[in-house]
Amino acid sequence: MFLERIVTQTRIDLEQHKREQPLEELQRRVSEQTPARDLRQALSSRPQVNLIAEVKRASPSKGMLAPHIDPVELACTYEQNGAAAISVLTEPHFFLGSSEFLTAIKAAVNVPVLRKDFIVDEYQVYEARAWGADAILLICAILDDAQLSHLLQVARTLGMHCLVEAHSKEEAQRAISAGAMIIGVNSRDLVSFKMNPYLIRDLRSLIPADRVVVAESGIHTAADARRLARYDVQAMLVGESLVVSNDVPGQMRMLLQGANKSTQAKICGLRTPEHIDTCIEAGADLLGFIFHEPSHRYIEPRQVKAALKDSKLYNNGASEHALPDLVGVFVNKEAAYINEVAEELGLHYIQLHGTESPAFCQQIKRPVIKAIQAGSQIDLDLLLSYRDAAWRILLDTPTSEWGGTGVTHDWNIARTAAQTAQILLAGGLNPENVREAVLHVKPWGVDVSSGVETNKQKDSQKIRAFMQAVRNTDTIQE
Ligand SMILES: O=P(O)(O)OC[C@@H](O)[C@@H](O)c1c[nH]c2ccccc12
Repeated sequence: MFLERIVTQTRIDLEQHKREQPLEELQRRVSEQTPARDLRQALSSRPQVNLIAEVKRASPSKGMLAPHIDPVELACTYEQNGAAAISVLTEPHFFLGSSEFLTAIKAAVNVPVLRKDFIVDEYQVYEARAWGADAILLICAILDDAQLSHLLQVARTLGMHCLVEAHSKEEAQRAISAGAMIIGVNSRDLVSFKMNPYLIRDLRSLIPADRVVVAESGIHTAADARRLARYDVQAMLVGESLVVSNDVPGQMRMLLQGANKSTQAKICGLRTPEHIDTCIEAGADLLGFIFHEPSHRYIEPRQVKAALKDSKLYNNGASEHALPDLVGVFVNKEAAYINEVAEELGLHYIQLHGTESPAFCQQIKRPVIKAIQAGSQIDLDLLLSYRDAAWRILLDTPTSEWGGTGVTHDWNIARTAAQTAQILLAGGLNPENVREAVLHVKPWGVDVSSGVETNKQKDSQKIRAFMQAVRNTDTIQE
């Protein structure tokens, strides 16, 4: 098994390093280093998804990736194009890394440099610092609680932060309990190499707000990056898709834009597997299901399960499409009922479209999208009253009904709101006007229902046209 083999090899190397250079000598070299650069600050000082760009020539899962890259040149390209930190593989046998790469890169860039390796002994922590590393990776899967705490402690005394990597709920809990301030969620299982890009969605809510969260592995497209932005991570760690690219600056721009500059699109009121497939194919980010009986878009919760089961793309794990998140829309229902449906269907977000209070929102065991009616005047106080209780605010056109009327509201008001909160713009959007709406309001996301219908039924062509208009607008928005 790979992980076992690599740890065994690491221990053999470690003994040799210890013989060649006793700890005391290493410690002397450590004392000659300038203070470590602050990785935590580099990842949390800006309210955006930062990029940790990795220098990696090969990997055991993919074999040779870029055996001839010049590590220093690549790291400089990373820094010039907006990387917040550089991760350097130093493991020599399986990843073709080296301590020399790290030391040379550290001397050439001004951002924090992370030693990416299989650290199992405090000697390697001193070694990292002596080489110039500002931070180290600690992998929960190869450390017990005592080792994890001890290595965190040693790193702390040397002024280094640790990226503590988890691949399950249990490991995330262990990282949190050990006091890790930067927690990485690795989509790749280091034992089987199997990818689970959706692990971050499951683990994110377990991690307290004062920790920095890093999504790791398998991040290739703008859609991958846009998806991560929905989980409020502070950074993405990317190796392969950068090192194999023949346009590294372009690839970096695409990922950073995908995460930070593109518009999240929610298609609401879905009822059939065909339309779900259309949405996925067209790159929708959120799928909404209406659990409000008076609506013509009402769907019984158990029908959602069946529709998702019959959707070809939703169940195709190998699909090239980033799967959307599921949103259940409720109007003045009991919290217990909402929580039950959320659990039963595996909904990721709950949209509350009635007169639910902030206190009510807090009873919901999923992040809440709270719909607010955008009147002739923006009620900023109302909006702010949901700041702690709601994950996002959806601004809809005021109606005597409950929404979904196809009528737009004043986008100047929405624009002001979008400067105060992360909003989903809704109300009368359609393939023709969404571009102008996005450019004017600059919302976090857009929501559409009647604008992609014909005779009160979803229309695949309109869904595609809507999504295309949103994505085309993204590319011109810098
Ligand atoms: O190359 P990718 O798929 O973008 O992944 C980068 C990084 O997450 C990956 O290299 C990694 C994550 N955790 C590790 C632990 C050891 C070695 C390598 C890793």
